[in-house]
Amino acid sequence: MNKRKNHKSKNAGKKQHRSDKQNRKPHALEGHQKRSSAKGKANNASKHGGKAVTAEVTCSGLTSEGKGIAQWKGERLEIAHLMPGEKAEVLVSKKGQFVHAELKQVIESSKDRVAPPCPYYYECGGCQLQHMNQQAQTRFKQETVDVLMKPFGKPEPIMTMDHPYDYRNKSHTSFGLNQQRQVIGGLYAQNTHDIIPMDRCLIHDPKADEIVQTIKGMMKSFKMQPYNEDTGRGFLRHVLIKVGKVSGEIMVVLVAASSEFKGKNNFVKALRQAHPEITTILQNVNNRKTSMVLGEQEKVLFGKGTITDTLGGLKFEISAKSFYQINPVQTEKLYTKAIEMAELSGKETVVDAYCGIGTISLIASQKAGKVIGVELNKDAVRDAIRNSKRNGIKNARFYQGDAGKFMVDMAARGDKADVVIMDPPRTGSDEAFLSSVVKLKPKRVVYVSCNPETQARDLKYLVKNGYKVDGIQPVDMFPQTYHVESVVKLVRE
Ligand SMILES: C[S@@+](CC[C@H](N)C(=O)[O-])C[C@H]1O[C@@H](n2cnc3c(N)ncnc32)[C@H](O)[C@@H]1O
Repeated sequence: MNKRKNHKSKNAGKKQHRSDKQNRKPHALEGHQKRSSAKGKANNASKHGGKAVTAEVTCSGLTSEGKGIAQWKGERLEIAHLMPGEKAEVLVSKKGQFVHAELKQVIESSKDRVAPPCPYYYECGGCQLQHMNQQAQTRFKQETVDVLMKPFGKPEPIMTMDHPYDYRNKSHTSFGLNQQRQVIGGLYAQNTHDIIPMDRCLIHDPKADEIVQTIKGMMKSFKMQPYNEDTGRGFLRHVLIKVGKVSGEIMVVLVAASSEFKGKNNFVKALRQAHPEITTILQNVNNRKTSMVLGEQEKVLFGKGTITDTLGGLKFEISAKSFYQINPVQTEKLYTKAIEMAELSGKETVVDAYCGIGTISLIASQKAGKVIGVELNKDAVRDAIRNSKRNGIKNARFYQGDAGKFMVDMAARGDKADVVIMDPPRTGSDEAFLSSVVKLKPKRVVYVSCNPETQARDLKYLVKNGYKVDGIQPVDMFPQTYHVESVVKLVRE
């Protein structure tokens, strides 16, 4: 812990963070210029109502979202960017029952505090842990999983990533106009639709960000207006880019507010000329008032409309709307562990629930008797069927539908499953699914999750109903953010 004199902020509300090195060379928001967003930003403390008061607090721990916990006048405060053991001044505002606290300045900083490498870090909110060094991030994630999994056993050490940047194979960028009516593109500031103009996100694939910069420049020359959510005018809402990290294939999806795309051919030609590495370009039409990025309608403007990538030694075709794990380096480790936990001998019937484009199903099918994949998203199911053909796999079948209903029907028919692999969305599974697993009595369940909180809830149900946890492996799939993946093996007692 570094002690320093209380250094008062000139601008209340601006965060000032100091670490070991920073103590020797004090600076506020080092490398963080204040940027004007599309709609302008209000001070968060006053935005949350009530008059903001300054309080001095000591951080006692972290929430599961990586925020510092501190007590103040009997209230529990949750303060973004504050670390355990740190003493700090915070701005506290109260509205009814709701208390909001924002870091004003760190008075005594943790030895694990670092200057965040991203210049947009404090505005963006997409990453929450860049002010911690890698060891502290790893420790935080390990402890998060250890605490949640305590009733079930001791998790293995988390699998970390050697280069915890540039990993995202998918990125979305939104567009708007600044006060000078120039086109800006970037990510939304935390909890808002204010665009932070940015040219690089350190966890995105660098090539994807380069392409976005080109598109931003082309919007001016093609007189393409960004969509304005308030007026409903304008054309380009977002750009979604998917990169096949192994294949090098790149998909660019121009999400437009209307299906009419003036100058489409010239735009596509110019974009391809600037980036010959792009293998497919699509126009997605989203004309609804929604915060969802993609609309229903899709037109292929160039290429085959999908990209192909390699994972676990197999080739996978990926559509714009299908789920594909965003960190392929860590996904290899996650899948290897999941397949090891499934203990396949070559004879088993495996259900891969919430199977996406069939990645786990097809990798597992090489070691199983047969695999049944079920998935809600119809594009993903179409990809999964294509993927089984492309890889010459004959013992995998894919079904489109709700996994819970599918399992209820399987249990009602008295079907057999030796192993169930499940990888639900962040909300976890549901009782229809879990109760059917219990009825189907698979010998093993392998539960992959990107949200150990809902995973722990679902494990409780399975453990109460005849299963025992026999292995827990956390994986750092989302470095720099508070998110953590975990895979758990359950065996029937
Ligand atoms: C975390 S992803 C996992 C996908 C796949 N296992 C993988 O590793 O790529 C969760 C998947 O569940 C699908 N999904 C969401 N709700 C579902 C439901 N009720 N029934 C079946 N699939 C669902 C989503 O479309 C998504 O593809």
